Amino acid sequence: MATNAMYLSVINRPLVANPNSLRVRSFTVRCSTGSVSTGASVSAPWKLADARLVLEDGSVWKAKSFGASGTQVGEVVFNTSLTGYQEILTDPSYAGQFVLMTNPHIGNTGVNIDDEESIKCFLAGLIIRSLSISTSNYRCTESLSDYLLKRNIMGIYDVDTRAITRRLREDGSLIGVLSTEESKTDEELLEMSRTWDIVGVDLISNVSCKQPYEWVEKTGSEWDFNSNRRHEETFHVVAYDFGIKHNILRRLASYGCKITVVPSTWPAAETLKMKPDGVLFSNGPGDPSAVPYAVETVKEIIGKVPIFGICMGHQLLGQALGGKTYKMKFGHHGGNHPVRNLRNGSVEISAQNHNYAVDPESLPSGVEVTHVNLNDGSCAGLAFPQRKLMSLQYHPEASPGPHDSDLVFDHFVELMRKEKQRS
Ligand SMILES: NC(=O)CC[C@H](N)C(=O)O
Repeated sequence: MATNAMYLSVINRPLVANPNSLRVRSFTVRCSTGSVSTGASVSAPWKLADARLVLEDGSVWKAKSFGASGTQVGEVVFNTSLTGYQEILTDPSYAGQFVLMTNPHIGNTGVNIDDEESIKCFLAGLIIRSLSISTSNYRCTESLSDYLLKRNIMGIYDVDTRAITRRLREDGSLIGVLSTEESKTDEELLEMSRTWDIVGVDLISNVSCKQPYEWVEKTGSEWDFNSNRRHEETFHVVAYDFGIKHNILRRLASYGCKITVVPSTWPAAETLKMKPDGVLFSNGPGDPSAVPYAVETVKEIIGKVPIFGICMGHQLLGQALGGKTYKMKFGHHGGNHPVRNLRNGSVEISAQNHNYAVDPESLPSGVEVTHVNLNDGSCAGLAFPQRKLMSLQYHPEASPGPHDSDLVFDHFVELMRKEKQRS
């Protein structure tokens, strides 16, 4: 208990104008040539602050850099997951965003070759309190720092992530600029943050695949907790890649689907020509109202085959049905969001990552809100049985996150089975 209290008081330390000047004065380095007190002019054996995060509200946060160096702009969001930083780093839905992890200790399990959710890191950068000095995991193949460096992604640590999170909760998501370049002034970085925006920008085109491909990999048997729910039949699913996470594909494959992944611009007519049993509209980054071409595609497919939308896919479905999306104050990012299934009253703890939501008031009659987020009452799921569609605002595939919602993939398979029997 005493240890916890001490720790909290350390991470709650108020920002000082120049934390390094205080910190170096209070330390003495013992080296072979004797004892020297450190100062800005003496090279210290520990890393000094060498990065700045400048937020659009004018605040400047000194930090230490790891991974790539340079200058990068993005929207800062906080993620409350305790684990799964590698899946978060490779979730394409974070394109254009800095992810601040509220869990203070990151990097302790390193990274491994199996936990990738896409082919690269699309996010703008990683913001953490404390970078683990060692890695300990039997699956680890690389340290987090080396991994980010190779992928040219900036990271900062030793920054007061709790204070930044509280600011984001009060003011909403903020644009920030992260820089290791001393030649750039705070004012220049502030100007960059104030002239950049994420709203109204199509971020999907940069993260989607360029050509269709088949996906066959299932969840590894040691990780598959619902392996008893297997089907004799195989269903062909066309999955629109708006930034699709691999675990969505693995879960669909594990539930017996044969999957063709297609780019975000793939024409609806080509999809329908393939005569799929179902279509999945995936998760993806950015503003759902900035991709009208994708909404048109969804509109052309609605009602023709069973549809499942996840996150961005859910938001596009909402728009295609005539509804509107809006930007939330700071969104939902984490593995601990309670959601109520309004059909059966059950509560799922879910993995979430979104800054936008569908306004249920804007939806036409016949569309059913099936799930609500219990933290703020926002719409978390839709269904329109006459038009054979269902969608979730959150991530049933988890990765990272709890598996409470996994059976929704089974419900999608059932939707396809019923349709197949009917036709
Ligand atoms: N995970 C996602 O698909 C994110 C959806 C959308 N980009 C949002 O931020 O709301």
